[in-house]
Amino acid sequence: MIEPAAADTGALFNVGAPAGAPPRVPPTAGLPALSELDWTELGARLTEEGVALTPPLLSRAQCQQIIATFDEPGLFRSTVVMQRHGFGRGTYKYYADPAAVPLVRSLRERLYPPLAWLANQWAARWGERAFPTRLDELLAECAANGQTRATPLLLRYGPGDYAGLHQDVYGDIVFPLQIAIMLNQPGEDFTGGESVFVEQRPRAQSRAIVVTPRLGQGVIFPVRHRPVRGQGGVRRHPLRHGTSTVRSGQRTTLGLIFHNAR
Ligand SMILES: O=C(O)CCC(=O)C(=O)O
Ligand SMILES: [Fe+2]
Repeated sequence: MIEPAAADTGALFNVGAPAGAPPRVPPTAGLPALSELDWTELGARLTEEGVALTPPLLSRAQCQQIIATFDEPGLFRSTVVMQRHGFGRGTYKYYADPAAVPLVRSLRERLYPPLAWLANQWAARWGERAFPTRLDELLAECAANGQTRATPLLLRYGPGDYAGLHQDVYGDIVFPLQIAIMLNQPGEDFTGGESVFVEQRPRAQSRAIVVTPRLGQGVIFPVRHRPVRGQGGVRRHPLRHGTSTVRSGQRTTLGLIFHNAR
């Protein structure tokens, strides 16, 4: 039995240390929604539900701009055809240098500090390490550990394509939260292709969470575990994510993982 998490929301992820106020995301050219996000509320959603859906972060034109990069081979360090590896069906590509695409760079840099604020509350709760407050500091730490390859990726699915349930770990240094931003409009550009999460619960059956982000919306979710308060303290419930089969059209997603890969 999972204890109702609603009681946690007053003192978000509380383990003694005061939560404090989330860092403010400074106004960012072309990305006004970023500074309007309510991180306390998003954190409460993560605690209660395991994943949190943001308001739209990007316009359709911005989504199209990012989608268009998929066909610029010079921008990517590797292309993965999922069916060749048993990962699912469809193609994803890792940006060689996400800084080469200004929108992707801004999103990753600007979303990191408030996510680190959330992650550090989890860390305090678990008695684990805290993460730096800035992305460049995290990336320097990754580099010192041999994790130098960029992890932001574009995923493209057509009819019949899907992504198997997985976790994006990539090395010893794992920043615990990630965000996937939907670049197409469900129901218009494609059908099917829901975002699926499965939470493994000790001594209980697994729970599925299904989310249908609209164009420009992001889904924030844990890379490896969801913290759940139970009897005897906080437990980690492993969480995996994937994409259900796309029935028609084309679905493209921008995945932002904050640690780099070995
Ligand atoms: O296409 C999706 O929604 C899955 C994205 C994903 O696996 C990721 O962002 O790591
Ligand atoms: Fe993933």
